[in-house]
Amino acid sequence: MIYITRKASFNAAHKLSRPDWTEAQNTEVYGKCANPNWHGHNYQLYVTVKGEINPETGFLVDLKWLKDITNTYVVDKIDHKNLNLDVDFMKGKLASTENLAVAIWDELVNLIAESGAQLHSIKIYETENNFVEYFGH
Ligand SMILES: Nc1nc2c(c(=O)[nH]1)N=C([C@H](O)[C@H](O)COP(=O)(O)OP(=O)(O)OP(=O)(O)O)CN2
Ligand SMILES: [Zn+2]
Repeated sequence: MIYITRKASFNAAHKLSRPDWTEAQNTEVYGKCANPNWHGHNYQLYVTVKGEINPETGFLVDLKWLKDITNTYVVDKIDHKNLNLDVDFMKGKLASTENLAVAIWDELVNLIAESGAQLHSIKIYETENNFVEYFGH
């Protein structure tokens, strides 16, 4: 079993706020992150795939292919976007890093399985000090 990772970066705006709560409730739970004025992060995304090396190619999967699907199905949809408003796969979800990691997993898992490899983890740094890792359901 071998693991390879594609790193990608994106910039996105969000706020942590439930539409069914009052502003006061949101502020109590989410603090400054519930501020109605949007704020943004320079996110770092790590998509890790696992499987066996193809003895003919020497590849687990082609990293160019991993870059292309990560960009097409994730980065192009969220870079310079508002996670609360603009992103189809985040609709109806609180824009936390946890929910974003699960949503990105759901975007990629079947595509990667079709290649014969398996998605191992989605890791997202929201800030330099805060990151989330998701290993599937
Ligand atoms: N469990 C979670 N908690 C928080 C999330 C989250 O996605 N999941 N997100 C946030 C906010 O988005 C916030 O913008 C994070 O900022 P902050 O806590 O200020 O993080 P920093 O790394 O910038 O703070 P330092 O104090 O400099 O470490 C909050 N919580
Ligand atoms: Zn934030």
